[in-house]
Amino acid sequence: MTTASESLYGMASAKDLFALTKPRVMTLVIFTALCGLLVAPGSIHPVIGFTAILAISLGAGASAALNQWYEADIDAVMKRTQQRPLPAGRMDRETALHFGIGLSFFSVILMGLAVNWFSAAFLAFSIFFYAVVYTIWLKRATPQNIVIGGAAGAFPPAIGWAAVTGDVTVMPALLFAIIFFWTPPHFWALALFMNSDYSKAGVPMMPVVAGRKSTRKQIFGYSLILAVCAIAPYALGHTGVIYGSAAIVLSLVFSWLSLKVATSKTSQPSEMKAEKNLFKFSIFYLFALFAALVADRMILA
Ligand code: HEM
Ligand SMILES: CC(C)=CCC/C(C)=C/CC/C(C)=C/COP(=O)(O)OP(=O)(O)O
Repeated sequence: MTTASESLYGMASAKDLFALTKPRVMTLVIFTALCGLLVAPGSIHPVIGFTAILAISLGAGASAALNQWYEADIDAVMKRTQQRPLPAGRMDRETALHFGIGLSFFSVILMGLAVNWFSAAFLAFSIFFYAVVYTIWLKRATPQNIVIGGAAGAFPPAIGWAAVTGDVTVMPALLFAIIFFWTPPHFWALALFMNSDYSKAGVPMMPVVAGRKSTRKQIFGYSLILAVCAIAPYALGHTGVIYGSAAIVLSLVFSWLSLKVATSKTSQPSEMKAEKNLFKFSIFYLFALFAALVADRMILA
């Protein structure tokens, strides 16, 4: 007899299917999509807007399930990921694959039928980008994996925008650029203090291939490009002073923390305070920047 927490998928529990969607990481993905939707010009019926965000959430979760279907072998080697449903043996790969494909189709069709087919196609492309371009093609092949593949995580605000307008203009392109250039410092800071995990799994992440010194310099370089992209919406007159001041202050702190990483020389993960601080701040940075964007639009509009 199946219990309430067991799902349609054999013995996989609802809790593990939920875990397969990487819910903690996806909160920020969904939040940036919501912000894109809220600052887009024009209006959207609240029920349609809610459905668009639901579809993006389901699509993001589906792509995460497909990611874990493909990389169960890597996840089994790394300490951080060993307790995920597949490597821990609580779910079989076929279940994860069926769940990921089923949910992908459902999310895209929901978006198409309830919102518009442009944002549905965009969502489908993002799922493909994370599950196939990043996970299958790039992750094991090149240390530029997260630079190129990271684009998948940068699409959601533009999808939220397209749900309202049916197109993509300069502003959503800038929001894309912000997350695109934010991803390398976000991830490489973490990869520096998790280096041994990735090298053990044979994943060619930047610190594994290019070394710590080069990765630290690149983090600082990307943080400067990020600052330019983050301030651009204000500098180009697309936002008001609320967003502009938040972007300047947050980017100054981000660059300062990146500089600390760039000048750090330690090789001991336990001593990598600068890297840990930058990783933690990276998450706050994106939340705060996008929240400021919405506040700016709501208060100054
Ligand atoms: C290819 C690009 C990216 C890579 C490789 C990456 C990798 C990671 C990793 C390995 C973690 C550690 C915690 C975990 O495994 O759950 C993490 C945490 C996190 N990432 Fe990313 N990330 C990427 C892009 C993004 C994007 C685009 C967002 C959101 C816009 C994001 C949001 C977060 C958040 C919120 C956390 C903290 C989760 C928690 O508190 O457990 N990441 N990221
Ligand atoms: C709408 C839509 C499809 C959005 C997708 C959003 C997206 C691409 C998020 C990526 C964030 C993420 C979980 C990266 C983990 O990388 P990893 O899988 O290499 O990390 P791991 O080492 O923890 O497995």
